[in-house]
Amino acid sequence: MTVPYARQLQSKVEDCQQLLSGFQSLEFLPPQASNEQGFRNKAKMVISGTTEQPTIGILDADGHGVDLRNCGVIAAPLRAVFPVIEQFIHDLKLIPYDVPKRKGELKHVILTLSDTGAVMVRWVLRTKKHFVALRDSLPQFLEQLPRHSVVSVNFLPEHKAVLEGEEEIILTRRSTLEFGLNGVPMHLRPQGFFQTNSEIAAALYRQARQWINDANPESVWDLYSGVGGFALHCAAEDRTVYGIETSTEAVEAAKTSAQAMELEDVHFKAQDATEFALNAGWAPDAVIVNPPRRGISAQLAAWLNESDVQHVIYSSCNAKSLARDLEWLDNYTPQLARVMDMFPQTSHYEVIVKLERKAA
Ligand SMILES: C[S@@+](CC[C@H](N)C(=O)[O-])C[C@H]1O[C@@H](n2cnc3c(N)ncnc32)[C@H](O)[C@@H]1O
Repeated sequence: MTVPYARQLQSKVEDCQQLLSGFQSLEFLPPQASNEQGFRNKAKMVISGTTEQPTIGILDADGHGVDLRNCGVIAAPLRAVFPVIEQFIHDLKLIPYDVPKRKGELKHVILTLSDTGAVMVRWVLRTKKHFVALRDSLPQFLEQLPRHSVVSVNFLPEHKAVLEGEEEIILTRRSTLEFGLNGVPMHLRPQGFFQTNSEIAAALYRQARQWINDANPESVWDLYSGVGGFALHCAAEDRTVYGIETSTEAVEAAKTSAQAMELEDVHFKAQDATEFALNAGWAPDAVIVNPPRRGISAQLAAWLNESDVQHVIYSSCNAKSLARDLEWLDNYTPQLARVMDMFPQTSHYEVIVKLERKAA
């Protein structure tokens, strides 16, 4: 965080160029810079300390709370919610979970901010002990949150280093946080993935849409589609689009957006991306992949290589797995790459690459 922003960005570009230096054909476009602060639309906060003096932040190496509510990367409207969280911890006598002692109830609070100013607040509890208190105080809680906010409770009974459990109860009538990105209405449900920097996510989807529209394919698959950002941005008349994603929550959210946009030929399916591709029985003109850090599977890469897919767009948050996957995709020429600074003040970045099938 002591490195000036321009230098941070430059070193990310150099890191990416070095990792992808084996691809001589690749031209780097100017990187997409982010705001240096207040860019995170998500705050995943560990609650520790006591009911009277809770900490909202992270844990130190010994499992004790470190307060981070003034952390500069978190969007200001989310930081404004922390005093409300603290007040409710006091008023409802919520007991923070003590990791070393394995005692207590309230483990985490996960906040997400929409461009409309609304927030999603997810209380992560160990057991149902505080559930009724949180449910019954919802009207008072909502009074202190921006309009159209969503509140839920998640249960994580196990003592393990993860952020949330499987069971989630939405307390508000509204079950999705509505987001507008480039005029595309997106919907976020509590357990669906969403890019953490809205400004850069919007730029990423614009870049993909531009490359897709330049190629003008009749059919596009968006693999690892999350809540459908790429698929929804690439929808067009006379174009069939499929978004494939394992999280049923995210798929439901994506379908809600497609309905709201009255898109009849945009389809979302909850399935493993590789399984979908290998069993589809047809290949589209273009494929967008945006996998988790591990990258795409060797089988998916092999299928793409042997398919009739002409255009591939690969958006990656890990240039190391990207470099390996581009080696596998050797029937394609990587042409353009652009570093998108999704994660300022860290060494991480997103990079989007445009590939074209080599002439036979
Ligand atoms: C980096 S996120 C990208 C999400 C989305 N493209 C976006 O822009 O928000 C990766 C997504 O892949 C999903 N995923 C993980 N493994 C998968 C698999 N084997 N098949 C399909 N989707 C998968 C995750 O649930 C997550 O939503």
